[in-house]
Amino acid sequence: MGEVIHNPGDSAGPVHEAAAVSTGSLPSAEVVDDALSAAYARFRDDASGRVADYIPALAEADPSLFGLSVADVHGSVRQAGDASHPFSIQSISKAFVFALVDQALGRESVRRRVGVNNTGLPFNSILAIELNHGSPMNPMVNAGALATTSLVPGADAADRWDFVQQGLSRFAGRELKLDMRVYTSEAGSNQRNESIARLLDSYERLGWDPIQTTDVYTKQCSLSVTTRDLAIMGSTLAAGGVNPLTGDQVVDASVCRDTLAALATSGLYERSGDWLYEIGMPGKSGVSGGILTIAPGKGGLAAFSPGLDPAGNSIRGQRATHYLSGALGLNLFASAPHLRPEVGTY
Ligand SMILES: NC(=O)CC[C@H](N)C(=O)O
Repeated sequence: MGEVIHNPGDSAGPVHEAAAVSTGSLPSAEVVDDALSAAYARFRDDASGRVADYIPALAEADPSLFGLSVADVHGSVRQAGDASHPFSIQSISKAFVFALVDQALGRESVRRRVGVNNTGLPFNSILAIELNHGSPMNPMVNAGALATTSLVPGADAADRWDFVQQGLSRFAGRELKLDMRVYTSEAGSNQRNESIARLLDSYERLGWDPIQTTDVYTKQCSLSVTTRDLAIMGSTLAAGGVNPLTGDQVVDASVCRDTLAALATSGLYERSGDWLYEIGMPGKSGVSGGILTIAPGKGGLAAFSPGLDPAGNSIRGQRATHYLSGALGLNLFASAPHLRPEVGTY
């Protein structure tokens, strides 16, 4: 399936035209494999960007690592490169904690307390809170993620952490473990997140103690995943909350809809508009170099490469996802196949 089209100026070979644009599923495993191999080959030597250095453990990351995984809503997972290399999930956890809290508290309550609009400012901005009179604005920046984590149900810190760890593990279909090295490193250099939490608390925007909230948030960011895990977590959101490997209904379909909408507005921080314009799907990045993208009803795409742009998004991850979005015909706004996105803008 899929007519092979040569993209003008495409030095790395053909791009498969969007065979699946009008259908409800990803293209065949063979087409996905070809697209993954082509994306991997095209960007294998592109170690652009800088690794995050404000968290000491992340500064040691190897910028040559590059992994890609695609999981469909039926449990098929295809991959290329370092797809089994573990890394800390970082901000990608925000999407899933938001989903769990949205499920537990209800969409209007979370929307009122956290918000769903972009700040236009960096993910760890304190100015954004002040400019918005204490509103954390959206669940995908640190302020909104801290506010969301402060709403996690539980009698004490252990209960709340258990809720988060078990919930994210259900999305992945296996038990996700804490990377203690990353957790200890971030917990020891966490003044900014603690300040954000205290500032939100001063505006009565937190549902729990600011320092304990920051600790659970830091743990959620330190869960160890691979691109394979992320792709499955994404495919669970794509499949209306049912994990395609385990059959577990982790959250309701309406919660997935809410989560994908929040990702579309803010998943790549102040670059979310550029992302949606180019890739045309909701996505979420993290400073360890992961990017997860969701094709609603179809599946999840995950990329990992530690070199970041100034907003904290993996550069090679964005480029590879852009390529895959075009090659697999996943842009939600490209209703006509000939509107295949140009490859190479990123
Ligand atoms: N953008 C990110 O991935 C940031 C997550 C990181 N744990 C932080 O709070 O700074």
